[in-house]
Amino acid sequence: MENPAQDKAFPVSWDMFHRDSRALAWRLSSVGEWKAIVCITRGGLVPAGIVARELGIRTIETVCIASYHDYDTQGRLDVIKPVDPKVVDLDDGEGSGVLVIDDLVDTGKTMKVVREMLPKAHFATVYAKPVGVPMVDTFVTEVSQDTWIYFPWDMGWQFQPPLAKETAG
Ligand SMILES: O=P(O)(O)OC[C@H]1O[C@H](OP(=O)(O)OP(=O)(O)O)[C@H](O)[C@@H]1O
Ligand SMILES: O=c1[nH]c(=O)c2nc[nH]c2[nH]1
Ligand SMILES: [Mg+2]
Repeated sequence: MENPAQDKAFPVSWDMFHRDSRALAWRLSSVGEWKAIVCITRGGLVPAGIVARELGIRTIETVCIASYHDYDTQGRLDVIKPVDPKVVDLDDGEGSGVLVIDDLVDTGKTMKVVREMLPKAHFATVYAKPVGVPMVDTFVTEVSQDTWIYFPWDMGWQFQPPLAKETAG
């Protein structure tokens, strides 16, 4: 399935994101135990902090990837920083014992690249869209492929004109 226009909006507040990230930690707590978290920056930094706190994990590493250079259009996938070999090699050199966290999976292209680096790791996101679901082991909430998720760190307060003004004339 091609990625369709994402014209539906799923706005997420800080409270919602905290609650959903805690729900992710709760699910993960019955799945396994991990020695380290690898978070996919930048979106994975926030849920990784919350999950690390809940699960008592203190080794936190990053893999730095960017692909949505132009707001909501995916472009070339740049691996800006790979995973530290010390973390890849924690157990068997294939990522066993590692929990990979991101805020969401959309097309799954980002996760696929990290799966190639850490084939035996456990992959978790807070939100997932259907095309990306096969790439993730644990997630909390699925939204449709034509939905854009608006994260609280990308948003700001803005005056909303009253309905009467919008519909007048
Ligand atoms: O499943 P995919 O279609 O690959 O998309 C998901 C990725 O896209 C976003 O990151 P982005 O590249 O925008 O960078 P950011 O985390 O720094 O915002 C998001 O945080 C995921 O990492
Ligand atoms: O803020 C975002 N919301 C999304 O729905 C999305 N999909 C890919 N990358 C994304 N970033
Ligand atoms: Mg990201």
